Amino acid sequence: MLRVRNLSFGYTGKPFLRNLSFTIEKGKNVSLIGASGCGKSTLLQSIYGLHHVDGKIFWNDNQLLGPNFNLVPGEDFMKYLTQDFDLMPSLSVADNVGKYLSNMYPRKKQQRVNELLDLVEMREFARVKARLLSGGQQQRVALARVLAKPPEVLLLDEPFSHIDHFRKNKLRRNLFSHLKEKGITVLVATHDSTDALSFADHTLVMKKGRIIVRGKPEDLYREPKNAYVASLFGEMNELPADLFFPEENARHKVILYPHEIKAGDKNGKKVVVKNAFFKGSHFLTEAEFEGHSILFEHPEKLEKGETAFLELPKDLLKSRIR
Ligand SMILES: Nc1ncnc2c1ncn2[C@@H]1O[C@H](COP(=O)(O)OP(=O)(O)OP(=O)(O)O)[C@@H](O)[C@H]1O
Repeated sequence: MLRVRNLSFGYTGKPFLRNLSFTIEKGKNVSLIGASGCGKSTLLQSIYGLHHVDGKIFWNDNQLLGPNFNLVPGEDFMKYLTQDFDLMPSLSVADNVGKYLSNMYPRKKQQRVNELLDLVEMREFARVKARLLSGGQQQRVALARVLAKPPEVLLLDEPFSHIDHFRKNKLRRNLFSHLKEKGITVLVATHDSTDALSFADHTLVMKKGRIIVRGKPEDLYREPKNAYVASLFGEMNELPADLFFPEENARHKVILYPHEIKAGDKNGKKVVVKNAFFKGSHFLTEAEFEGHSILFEHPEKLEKGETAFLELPKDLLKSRIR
């Protein structure tokens, strides 16, 4: 179990990470989401032991003592994959992955390297020098490398940020299944809502150096605490509550995801289309609704200026007032 207690840290005299506490059970996958600059990387670095922090961090019953006590930063049982991959440019892909594996049993080492290269679909590049790889390929090698000697705790900072969509989905499924199977405890900082929604057991939402909400991803998505949380999961509408409930305070907002609004008949709310964006299975459609912009999903392309009628989710509206 990884326990973080009252962790604070600042690059200047003033703390930026403020009083963070959370626990991750062994083998669980926790995602850390939040707007750019909210402190996700700084938190991972702090846990890894790169900063002099206030507060305490424990792995099981052992307190991690950080850079004051460790000449070489980091802990043996923990790996940290940074956003800059940290590969040796002049070494081959295979040598980068096998760098920290023992040379005592060369065949075993070779087997392990191949297994990891298969996992990240980089076997065919085994002999290529790291400096000749694209950003996405380097990121896949870096992922294989942090797994070479399986860590107990893995800290991942935007692990798929350079990898194209086509490959990312399969790689992500394979990687997170592999980590679950091996019982590796994972904390992954991400901008990508799929990482947070589909693979995490638990999600921590950060804003300006604090954890503002935590919970199961499905709960955070279905009952977003505020517009900031909802926006981390994708497009959303934030509409004045008095549009729907005249007795409501005009400062209160209703949060709705575009897919929750359906095209209806003439009894629905009348809107005028401003734009339509093709999304494969539907068009994300932007329209003018009583002086506000509203986003909804529509199966067909509606033209600019066209009138449409929307059916708003009556049962949801009240519960989404914030
Ligand atoms: N080495 C540093 N020295 C001073 N300030 C820093 C340093 N690294 C980060 N910061 C600042 O700390 C804050 C948090 O940065 P951090 O990289 O942790 O955010 P993040 O949530 O990981 O962002 P992103 O999602 O863009 O990677 C930012 O305001 C950033 O400018």
